Amino acid sequence: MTATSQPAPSQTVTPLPNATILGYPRIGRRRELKRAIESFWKGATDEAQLGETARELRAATRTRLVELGLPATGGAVPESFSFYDQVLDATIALGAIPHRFADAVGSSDLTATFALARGDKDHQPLEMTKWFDTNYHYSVPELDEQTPLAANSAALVSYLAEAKEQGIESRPVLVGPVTYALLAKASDAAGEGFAPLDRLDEIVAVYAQLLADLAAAGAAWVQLDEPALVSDSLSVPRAEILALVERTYATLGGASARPAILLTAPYGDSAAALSRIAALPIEAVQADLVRGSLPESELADGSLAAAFEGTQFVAGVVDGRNIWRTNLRAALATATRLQDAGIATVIGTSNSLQHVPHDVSDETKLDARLRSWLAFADQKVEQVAILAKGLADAASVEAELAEVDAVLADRAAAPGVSTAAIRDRAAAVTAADRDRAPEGDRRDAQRALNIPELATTTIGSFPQTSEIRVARAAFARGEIDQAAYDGFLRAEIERVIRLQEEIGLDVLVHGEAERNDMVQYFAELLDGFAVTEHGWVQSYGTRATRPSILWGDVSRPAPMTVAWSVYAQSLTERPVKGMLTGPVTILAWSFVRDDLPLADTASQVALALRDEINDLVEAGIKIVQVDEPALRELLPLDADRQAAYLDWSVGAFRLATAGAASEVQIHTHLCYSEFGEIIDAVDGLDADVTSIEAARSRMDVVEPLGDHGYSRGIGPGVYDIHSPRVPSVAEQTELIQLAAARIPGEQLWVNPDCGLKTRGYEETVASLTNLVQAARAVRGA
Ligand code: MET
Ligand SMILES: [Zn+2]
Repeated sequence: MTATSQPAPSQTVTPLPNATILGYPRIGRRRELKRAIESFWKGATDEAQLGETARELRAATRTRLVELGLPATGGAVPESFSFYDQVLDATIALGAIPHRFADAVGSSDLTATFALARGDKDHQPLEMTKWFDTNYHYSVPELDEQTPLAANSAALVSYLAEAKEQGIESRPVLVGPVTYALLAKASDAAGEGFAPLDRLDEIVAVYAQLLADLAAAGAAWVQLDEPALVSDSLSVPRAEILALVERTYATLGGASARPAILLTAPYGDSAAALSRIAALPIEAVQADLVRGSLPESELADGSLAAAFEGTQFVAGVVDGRNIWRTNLRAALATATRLQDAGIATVIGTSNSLQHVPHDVSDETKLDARLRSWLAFADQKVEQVAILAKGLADAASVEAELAEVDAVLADRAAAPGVSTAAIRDRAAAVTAADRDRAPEGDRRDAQRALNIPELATTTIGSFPQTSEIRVARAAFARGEIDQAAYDGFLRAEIERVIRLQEEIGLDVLVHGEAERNDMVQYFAELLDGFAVTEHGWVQSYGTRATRPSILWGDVSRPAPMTVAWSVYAQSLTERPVKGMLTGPVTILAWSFVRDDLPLADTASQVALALRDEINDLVEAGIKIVQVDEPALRELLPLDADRQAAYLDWSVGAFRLATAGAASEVQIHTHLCYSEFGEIIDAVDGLDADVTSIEAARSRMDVVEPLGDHGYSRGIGPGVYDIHSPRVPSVAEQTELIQLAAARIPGEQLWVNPDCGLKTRGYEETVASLTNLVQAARAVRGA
């Protein structure tokens, strides 16, 4: 041990075994936790029953992880269970219950968790937002000067005790204090100028208490996740975040009674900070070596090894964000290089496996060859175990390495993975293919559409009723045939068209009843994608999505949406928007290939969409909307990588849409309101009309757009679709007026924040009726 790296004073450090993962899916192989929680919410089961199901899930996870090859002792098995969200769990562990919830949290951690997560008629729930550059959403902590802070280690301690009973020494996991404080927002009760970071020292003191409780309960290790270390998108510059981490872990490391600390930096590149993190007085540091890199020169000159003296390095070489089998030979080479440099190396994952489904062997309907290329969470754990064995004795895993070599070679050569015609077409794309006619020419050409000022429209989907879900399920099970299902969908489209006409909307939609999901629908119709049966990944709370697997070159064997749009247009004189999901969003919400740059895949998807738009237009559709709600989500955390991303993502959208002649009106839809960072990109999309979420932020988006001199159509949402609440005419009128103060009437559109698929019909009709009246009121004024 060097002077800077000291063991926890009260105990000797047991080194972390040489294989670990950062976390594991907690929803259950068959989404058992979702069902258990939802039945508890309905009152069909009680807290004890839910607690029992959760306990069984945790036990099964630990057993499974040991079966798959993680050592049972020494803290290799993480305790990453959560009833709802890990950031919310930290809020509970810190006792940081906002005052506004004081009368709502009930008597247990569980009731408090659900009260904060879901709210009730008198309490708005905690805000939810995306976790770093993932599609996982966490509950945003709310802090002010008065928010209580007091250690509550009950859950952490009880999970540890459960594990012990199974004969497993597990490792409690917590979001780290710096990341917690940076992800928190100031509550409405906070004084002017308050920032949650102002309370970091108090937060750190509570963490010190939590660590003391864990040490007393016999924890050998604790994992503190600090992904803030890799992000340039937080309120504080990265250099300052590093300084905060140093200060924080100097304190925690110096605490008198604590478990050994594993500090993790998942989701991005911590190379530039690694030596400084490694020199902290803690016992292990993790880096994401899939998204991130190693500081090569420091590795070469020995300074990295010096910084790691007395500290273990968890090398995150197995990708926790994707579903491909790891190139074991390459991963082992990286880990071996570290070990040979004298660094005590542990094999780990790049991040928690919460972002991948449980087990490939459940996918019995998937093409066997494709399946052989895949690794879900369970397979990733096995890979970690193999690599750990290889790190001790490379020859002992040669057979496993050779098997993966063969699998990768098979994948590279398989039909569909690389298709010459698709590659040639993408290679022949020129800059001109991404450019439409000048905006003024388009505006003139589109006058023929006769769209009024303050035109009213919706974002695309109408309520997905239980009838729609029942019909879809019956069709999937073969209980009704294609003709019957199509007939059902046509009737649904007709109903939605008539309804919009009655409400008085100007530009109509077909309602998207045929779509189970805005990405999967296209993935099922495009070549190059596969869909899974059980590949659920938690998106937030009890909600999960089933990302499609993009495995090969993408092309469009046949039109995907034309028949539905044409049918809808045939029913009405008013324009009906064709409705597509954009290339970036299709990639963001799928598992993408790791053998082709994302930019190239995006071009392939864009070309398929370009052909679809062409077919829509030929069939008489005059307005096409290409949704890109994930444009902001994929923005790299690393500032150095952002320009390149914006370049290819905007380029893909333009490639998809620029084949449309001037008289075709291209719309896009974005649903987030913090878009200051990407406003140039939004402008660069060059869409004729952009609808954007704005109601919850009370039109915050309008100001930057006004300042930016944005000159095309813009529809800031005036109806927050996230709850059943019906916004009044007055309320929507006020929002339209707020926008109209900054944006000329001929540019302004009136629409909801997002699609209506999660809403019921009653509130939808009332809200849209008010929306149309509000637009008329402002037009008349
Ligand atoms: C998440 S954005 C959703 C856009 C889609 N057109 C819908 O209305 O549902
Ligand atoms: Zn949306």
